[in-house]
Amino acid sequence: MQPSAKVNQRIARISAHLCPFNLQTDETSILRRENCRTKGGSSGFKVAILGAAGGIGQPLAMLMKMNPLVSVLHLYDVVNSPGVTADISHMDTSAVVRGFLGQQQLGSALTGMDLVIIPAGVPRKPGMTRDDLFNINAGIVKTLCEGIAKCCPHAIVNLISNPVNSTVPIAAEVFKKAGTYDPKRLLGVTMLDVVRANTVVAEVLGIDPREVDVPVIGGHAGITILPLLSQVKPPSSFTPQEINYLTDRIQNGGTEVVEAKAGAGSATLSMAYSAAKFADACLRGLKGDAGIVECAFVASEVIELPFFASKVRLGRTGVEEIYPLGPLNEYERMGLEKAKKELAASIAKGISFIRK
Ligand SMILES: NC(=O)C1=CN([C@@H]2O[C@H](COP(=O)(O)OP(=O)(O)OC[C@H]3O[C@@H](n4cnc5c(N)ncnc54)[C@H](O)[C@@H]3O)[C@@H](O)[C@H]2O)C=CC1
Ligand SMILES: O=C([O-])CC(=O)C(=O)O
Repeated sequence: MQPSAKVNQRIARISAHLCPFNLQTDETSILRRENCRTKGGSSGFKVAILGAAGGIGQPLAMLMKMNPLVSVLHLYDVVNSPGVTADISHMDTSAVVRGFLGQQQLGSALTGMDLVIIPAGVPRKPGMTRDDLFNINAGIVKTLCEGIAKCCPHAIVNLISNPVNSTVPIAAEVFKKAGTYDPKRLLGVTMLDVVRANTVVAEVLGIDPREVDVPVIGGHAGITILPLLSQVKPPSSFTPQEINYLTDRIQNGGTEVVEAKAGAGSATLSMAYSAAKFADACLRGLKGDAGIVECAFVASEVIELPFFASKVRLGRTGVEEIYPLGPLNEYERMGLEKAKKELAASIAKGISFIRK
C-alpha cells in the first residue's frame, strides 16, 4: 500500500529535522518552527557563536540553546561545526539550531543576527601571556568583524577572543573602516573576572558566591584586571593580607587554569558559563528589562584611555550608560596607575594592526 501524501509529508519533515546541518533540507522545517513560535507569541533573539566547535564554543552553544530568550542559534566554525550542530540540535529546548562551516558560510551564519558571540581563536599554553596570542587572533577577529560589518551591522558583539585588551580595539577599527561602528554595541567580555572574583571573595567571607558582587574594572590581562574590593557587595572589609591574596587570585585566575591544564588550553567551562551569563544580560537588555548592570570592556570616557572595563547598564541599544568608577582606596588607585600603562600599549597595538 502506498503511504498517503500526509504520511509522506510527515516523513519528509522528520528527515529534515534529523539533518540539522543541511541548510537546503532543513529550511522548511526551520521556517515552520520559527512561524510556530511567532504564532505562540514568543519571538526571541537570533544569536550566532563564531568558534562554536571550540573548548568555549561547545559548552557555550549548549548553554545558549537552553536560554529561552534565544529563538535561533547559529553555530559557525572553520572545523567540526556539523557535529556540534547535530549534537546540540537534539536538545528539546525551543531555539532552532543551524550550523555553518568555513568562511564561505560566514555570511549566512551572520545574516539577521541580533547578538554575535566570538570565542574564535587560539588559547594560551603554559608560559604564554595573552598578548602572545595577538599574532594569530588579531587576524581571525579582523575577518570575523568584517563579516559582521557586512551582514549584521546592527548586532551586539560579545568579544571573547584574547587578548581582549587589543581585540576590542581591532573590532572597533574594522567597524569604523566599514562605516558601521556603534560603540554601544561592541563589548569585550570580562565577565569571567567578575565570576572568579565573586567566587574567591565568597570563599574568604564564608558566604554563598551568588550573594557577592565584586566590580572588576580595567582590562582582561594580569595587572590590568582590577577588582574593586572596597566596593564589594555586601559591604565587607578585608585585611591587607586578604587583599593581596584576593587580588592575586583574581588577576592570575586565567594562568592558574592554563597551568593546571598543562598545555591542553585555558579556561573553557567557567568561560562558557560566564559568556552565557553575559549574553543573557545583553539579551535581557535588548528585550527592554530595566536595571541590567554588568562589567564589560567598552569604548569609554571614564578615564583617559579610549577603552576601559567598568560597570555598564545594558538596554535596548546595547551599552546605555557607563558608570563612573566610584571612590577608590589608595591600593586601588595605585593598581589603576600601573594598569593604565599596559592597557594603553595593548589598545594602541590593536588600533595600529588595522590602521597600519
Ligand atoms: N575573554 C575571556 O575571559 C577569555 C577568553 N578566552 C579566549 O577565547 C579564545 C578561544 O578559546 P578556546 O575555546 O579555549 O580555544 P579552542 O582552540 O578550543 O577553540 C577555538 C575555536 O575557534 C575556531 N576558529 C579558529 N579560527 C577561526 C576562524 N577564523 N573562524 C571561526 N572559528 C575559528 C577553532 O576552529 C576552534 O574551534 C582564546 O583566544 C582564549 O584565549 C579564553 C578564556 C577566557
Ligand atoms: O588565561 C587565559 O588565557 C584565558 C583567559 O582569558 C582567562 O581564563 O581569563
